[in-house]
Amino acid sequence: MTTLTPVGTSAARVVDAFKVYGAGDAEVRALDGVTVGFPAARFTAIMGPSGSGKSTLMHCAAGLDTLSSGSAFIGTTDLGTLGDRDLTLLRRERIGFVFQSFNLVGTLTVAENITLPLDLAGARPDTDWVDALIDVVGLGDRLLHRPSELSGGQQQRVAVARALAGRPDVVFADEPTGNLDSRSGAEVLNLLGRAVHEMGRTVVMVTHDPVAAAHADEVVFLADGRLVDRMTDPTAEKVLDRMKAFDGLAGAGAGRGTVS
Ligand SMILES: Nc1ncnc2c1ncn2[C@@H]1O[C@H](COP(=O)(O)OP(=O)(O)OP(=O)(O)O)[C@@H](O)[C@H]1O
Repeated sequence: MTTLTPVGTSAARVVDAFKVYGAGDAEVRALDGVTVGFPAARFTAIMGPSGSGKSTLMHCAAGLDTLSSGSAFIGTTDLGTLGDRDLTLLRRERIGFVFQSFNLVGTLTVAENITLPLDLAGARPDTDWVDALIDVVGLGDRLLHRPSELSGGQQQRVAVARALAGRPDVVFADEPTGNLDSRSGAEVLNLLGRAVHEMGRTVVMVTHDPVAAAHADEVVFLADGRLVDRMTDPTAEKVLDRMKAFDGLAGAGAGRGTVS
């Protein structure tokens, strides 16, 4: 079980990150020199136009994919120095994941799904913490149900509890509300916000939705594989306006400046 990264430091960061797919005429620079830190005990959203590199950034920061050059850190651990086995252990023990498609195990109960990462790691669940999580996600009366017996919003709440069960240093969420109606989406976002503000966790979320991004403490904006802006205390209106500016500049060299 890991401890919290101190407030004020980056729970995760990438430095001078490049990710290149293909070669020659087919070369795509999905990340084109990104340096960004995701502060501990904060909720950060990653936004940007389609194809701007959001998922690539998240996957590389989380050790699900490797950079072409540059470095990715979880706390002070440089992911580039880890072999496959250590990377798998780091992902299992120090990172939580929430995906758009919930990714629960259909044959397991809600309770078993929540403690699955701990069981896989051979770790004994901290029952006080898991009980508190179950309380926060509001599924105490569904613990023996299977995922197929739950609504989409309930399933995603289970996925959030599962991501938090091992007290990871950082939770990466990829479009966690993409398959939910606005009310269920708001519940999941409130949950992620509570994990940060009441439980001291760190959340990094990729989203297309300005309303979702407004739940974050800070939004970082990508365009053409570069970090082009950051916004603290976002509102849906401010985020939407910023995104509209990308649309207005599309094809006119949008996002070629770098902010880090
Ligand atoms: N495996 C791959 N092979 C080739 N190109 C890829 C691959 N994965 C991503 N890309 C390209 O890299 C760029 C960034 O993709 P990425 O999925 O990170 O963007 P995104 O901002 O998450 O997009 P979206 O909002 O549409 O999900 C895009 O041009 C994409 O086509």
